[in-house]
Amino acid sequence: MRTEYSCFITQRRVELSGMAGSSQVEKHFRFVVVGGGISGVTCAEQLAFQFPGDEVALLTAAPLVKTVTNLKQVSKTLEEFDVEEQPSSILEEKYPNLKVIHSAVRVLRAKQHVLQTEDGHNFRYEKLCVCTGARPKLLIENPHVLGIRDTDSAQDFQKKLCKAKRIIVIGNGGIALELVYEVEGCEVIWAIKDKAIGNTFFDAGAAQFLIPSLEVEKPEKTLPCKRARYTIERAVNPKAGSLDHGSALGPDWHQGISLRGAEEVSHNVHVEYECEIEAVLSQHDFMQSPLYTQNSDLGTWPVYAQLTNGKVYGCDFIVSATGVVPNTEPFLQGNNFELAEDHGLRVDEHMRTCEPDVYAAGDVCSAGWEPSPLWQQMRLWTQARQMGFYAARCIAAHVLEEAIELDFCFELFSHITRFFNYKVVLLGKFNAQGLGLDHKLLVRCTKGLEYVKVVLSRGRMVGAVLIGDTDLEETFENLILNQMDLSSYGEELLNPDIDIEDYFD
Ligand SMILES: Cc1cc2nc3c(=O)[nH]c(=O)nc-3n(C[C@H](O)[C@H](O)[C@H](O)COP(=O)(O)OP(=O)(O)OC[C@H]3O[C@@H](n4cnc5c(N)ncnc54)[C@H](O)[C@@H]3O)c2cc1C
Ligand SMILES: NC(=O)C1=CN([C@@H]2O[C@H](COP(=O)(O)OP(=O)(O)OC[C@H]3O[C@@H](n4cnc5c(N)ncnc54)[C@H](OP(=O)(O)O)[C@@H]3O)[C@@H](O)[C@H]2O)C=CC1
Repeated sequence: MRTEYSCFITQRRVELSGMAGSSQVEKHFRFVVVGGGISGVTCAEQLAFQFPGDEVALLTAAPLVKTVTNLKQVSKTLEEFDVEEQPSSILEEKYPNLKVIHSAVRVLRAKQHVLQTEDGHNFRYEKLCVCTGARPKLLIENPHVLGIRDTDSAQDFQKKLCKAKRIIVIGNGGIALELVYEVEGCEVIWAIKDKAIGNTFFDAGAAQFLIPSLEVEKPEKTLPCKRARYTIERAVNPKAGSLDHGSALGPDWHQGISLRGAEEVSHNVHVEYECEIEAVLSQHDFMQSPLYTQNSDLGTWPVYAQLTNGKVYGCDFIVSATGVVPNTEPFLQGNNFELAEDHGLRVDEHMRTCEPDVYAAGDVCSAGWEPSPLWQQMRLWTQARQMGFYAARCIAAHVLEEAIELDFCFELFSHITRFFNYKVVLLGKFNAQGLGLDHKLLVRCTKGLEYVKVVLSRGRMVGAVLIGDTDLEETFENLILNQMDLSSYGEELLNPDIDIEDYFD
């Protein structure tokens, strides 16, 4: 480690052109990380660990920080971990050189290597990592349309749900899949653009396997949920972060809260396929519109949604589970960041943005490197942790003038989660993404038990979807990573009478 950067925090008066209240106390940290979610905390922890003689600042708008615990490597690339929302003091006790500052960043002057927070402090850094996550991409700004992102929005949702008789869920990804299954005691109209449910994770076959779960009573929870719950009360400093700045929820977020509506029913989900929202109307506007004369029998609801298939539904409120948009806002103005198509800060294979000494990780960034043929970015908890960790390693390598190669975790996409009470493992090009017609699918399905899909390209396995307790993840991961020619096995590959694990050992 070079010594000329030994630990220092200086306080002095500086003039920063263009910053409000230009004469401010400046604090100097060698490393600054912005964002107290999984990516930011992982990055800050790793930097604090690697540079014990230097001060690391973690600036965050949220009152609590998220830490990863019980990290378990399930296989070479699959990992599971618990996440705890904790007061920052726990992090500071663990890493005495890590200082958590609860204030949102308002301005960045990348050329000057200076940040300004909402409470008027300026921070000078040598290396900065932006980990500000993303926010819900709401269909429309409307008091009756909710997004779910953090503990505050989840709490707001829960408060409204307990009085609701009918809600409309828009979107066909992770949040929608979780909600339609978890919500009870309330009718759910689920409006999706596609022909099948769960388009971001599944194909039509897997959707068909899953859909009967919506038609039966929800089973009692079979798995004790060991993951940490999200704290609802505001700890530490309630004024520290504005409410729209919380960290994203993640696995099992719904386990700690009751998702029950006002009615005495289990599931009551009606799916409207291949449609979008045409218009959202308040009760008053609906009554005044020509739609009312055609739909006067709909009853009285706080809000009405007109779908593109011509149907109109009244409901208590609408959930817009329509993806996320990266939180790049305070960093763009006056700087030269390059944004990707999805509006994320584009980073290279060393997690560097195009502003010098500014790195980014997690939901806020978009991988700008040529990806491995078996990996794609998805805004997921695991990738946030991996990127935060790797960004810290890159920062360290650059400071120490060492070489660093792209981390192995970016070789193969892998994700473990649960949908509809089934374990779900996704590997590689699980939906044949980008393969065009150049692929073949093998499927094995036992109703109510398991769904196994393998994607083969030129005889090699390039992706898999495993739903249920298939126990195949490790073997398939190996087959995907070693790219063995499997042409000669044909459909035998999924023959349930062959112990495939033994076979390829
Ligand atoms: C309901 C829900 C369920 C999910 N379920 C899963 C799941 O089951 N599995 C999975 O893999 N992923 C899941 N995800 C996705 C996962 O939670 C995210 O991909 C991950 O948490 C992103 O982490 P992050 O650190 O990049 O961002 P975040 O967790 O969003 O953290 C961003 C941080 O930046 C701070 N911040 C923002 N702006 C500023 C600013 N200007 N100044 C200072 N600080 C700022 C925020 O306060 C926050 O602390 C889910 C997401 C949601 C919303
Ligand atoms: N268990 C897990 O792994 C979970 C992961 N998450 C993650 O959290 C993040 C947020 O989740 P979520 O909001 O569900 O995002 P997702 O990206 O998972 O899904 C968004 C969905 O909304 C659809 N959509 C987008 N715009 C519109 C529109 N205007 N009208 C109708 N539908 C639209 C998308 O369709 P299209 O793709 O065609 O644009 C897609 O089906 C994601 O990164 C997700 O991966 C969330 C919950 C659980």
